[in-house]
Amino acid sequence: MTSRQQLRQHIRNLRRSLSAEQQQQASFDLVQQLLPRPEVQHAQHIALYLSNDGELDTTPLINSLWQLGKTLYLPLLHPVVPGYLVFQLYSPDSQLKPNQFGIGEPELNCSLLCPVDQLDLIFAPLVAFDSEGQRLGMGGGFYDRTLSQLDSAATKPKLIGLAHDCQQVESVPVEAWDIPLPAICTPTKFRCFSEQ
Ligand SMILES: Nc1nc2c(c(=O)[nH]1)N(C=O)[C@@H](CNc1ccc(C(=O)N[C@@H](CCC(=O)O)C(=O)O)cc1)CN2
Ligand SMILES: Nc1ncnc2c1ncn2[C@@H]1O[C@H](COP(=O)(O)OP(=O)(O)OP(=O)(O)O)[C@@H](O)[C@H]1O
Repeated sequence: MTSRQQLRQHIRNLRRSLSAEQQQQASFDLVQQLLPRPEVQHAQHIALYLSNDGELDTTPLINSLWQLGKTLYLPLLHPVVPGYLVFQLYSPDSQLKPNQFGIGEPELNCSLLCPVDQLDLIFAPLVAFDSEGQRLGMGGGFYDRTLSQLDSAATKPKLIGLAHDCQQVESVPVEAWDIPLPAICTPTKFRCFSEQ
């Protein structure tokens, strides 16, 4: 096993071992951290994800953002190009079905897709992060590939990684394709790593 795989397994075990109470507290604290942020207040079209594998539960965040009138999108594994994601409208009445990883997805409807460069904000899942905003994901490269399509000079979408505090590590072993996150929010702290 490489050090990336070992780190991934270790942190996945840590977050899966959080109790239901810890998970619930974390998911509410996250909303308190995020809602006052200008990046969130000013965004209308926001992509996020349905939590899986001990990830910080995004349900309270989703409900708060809907209440604020935000338009939300979920990632779908790209139907044609393997390894990439597309983002489709997510509303309270969306019908979901599990994808190949068992994560709920709306059924593909091309008229409801939002091109990634039209999103104002993407909340990205991650397994481990470090004090420089380097990110290790589940190992599919889905977010790295999808975000690599963006023009680095573009002002949107803004990116914010979401994680439990226990997912912070000393240093993530970086690969050439890894895209660092300019900001990461945990239940206790909003961390900015670069201007965006
Ligand atoms: N909640 C959530 N949704 C997401 C992601 C994520 O990290 N979190 N993704 C972020 O990119 C994409 C899915 N990536 C994933 C990659 C691997 C596994 C996974 O469970 N892998 C299994 C092996 C599965 C297999 O071999 O078929 C494992 O490692 O146990 C899950 C999601 C899109 N949606
Ligand atoms: N921009 C890219 N273009 C082509 N291949 C890529 C790109 N980014 C990542 N990959 C490939 O995807 C595989 C998985 O990458 P990596 O381990 O960094 O995923 P990850 O960041 O953990 O996952 P994810 O982004 O889905 O959360 C690697 O084999 C890598 O070669």
